[in-house]
Amino acid sequence: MAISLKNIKSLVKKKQQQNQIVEEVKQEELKTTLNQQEIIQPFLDSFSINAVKQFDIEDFKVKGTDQAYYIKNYISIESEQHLLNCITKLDQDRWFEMKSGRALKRYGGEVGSNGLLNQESLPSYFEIIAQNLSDSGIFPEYKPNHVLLNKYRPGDGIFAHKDGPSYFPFVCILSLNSGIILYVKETLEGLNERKNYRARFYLEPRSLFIFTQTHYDTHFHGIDEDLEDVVSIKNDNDFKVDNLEMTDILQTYQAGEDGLIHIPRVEERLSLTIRYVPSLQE
Ligand SMILES: O=C(O)CCC(=O)C(=O)O
Ligand SMILES: [Fe+2]
Repeated sequence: MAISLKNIKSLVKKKQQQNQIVEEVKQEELKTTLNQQEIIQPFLDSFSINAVKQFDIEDFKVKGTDQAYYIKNYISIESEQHLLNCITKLDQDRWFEMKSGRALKRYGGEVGSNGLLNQESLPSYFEIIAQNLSDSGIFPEYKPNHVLLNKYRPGDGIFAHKDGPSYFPFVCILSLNSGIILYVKETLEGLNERKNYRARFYLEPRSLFIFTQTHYDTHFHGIDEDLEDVVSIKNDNDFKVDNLEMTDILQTYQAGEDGLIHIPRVEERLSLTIRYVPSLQE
């Protein structure tokens, strides 16, 4: 069939329109990337300057245990603000709402019994933290390759659980924006009773909490769904907090006559659970 000049002209025009659309999409993507970099770069700069380059993890052991470590102010206030900016502005479509009210975003890939599936690299604002954890001597042997971002509104919590066998048994939790108590229990019996804790740790914003060994392999950890955290200044009851002296609680709050401090959960808390998932070949 002969193609008329008119048809050719119309085909050329159509092709030009298509090219123009492709070009516009490319420009839009470039703009998005540039905008993203504008959000990310202040965190990368601030973290590079302020991050501690070398840690002797033994200095941060929580008294009476060799299974938990607490590094207050692992990141600076400035870095925290820039990181929160990345977290709240980027990857909005990744939030996954849990039934308990907690929301989460997952980075690094899906965790399968044989390692990571659909592995993806961490965004640069998490990768720089993973790199620091490895370089500074905090994270043993490996560089973390997986991050779970949890968002807790006041009243949210996380049911007692074990992180399971797919992860290397060494967990770093970076807390942002607000503090909370993470508890450890030996069994799931009487779970809803606010007692029989094996340990309780107050995780302040900007702190890095680490747990490993029996706390990881055998015990359960969780966060009570509550509108406040109760801390005892005495050591002999269910409200004691194992890392109390490593925190600013005593300088910030006044205990009542019963020796208890009630810390209201007012702000949203964000936490990064930073771990390493070994692959099948290892
Ligand atoms: O948010 C936290 O501090 C704990 C999170 C946690 O246990 C987890 O992601 O497995
Ligand atoms: Fe966990």
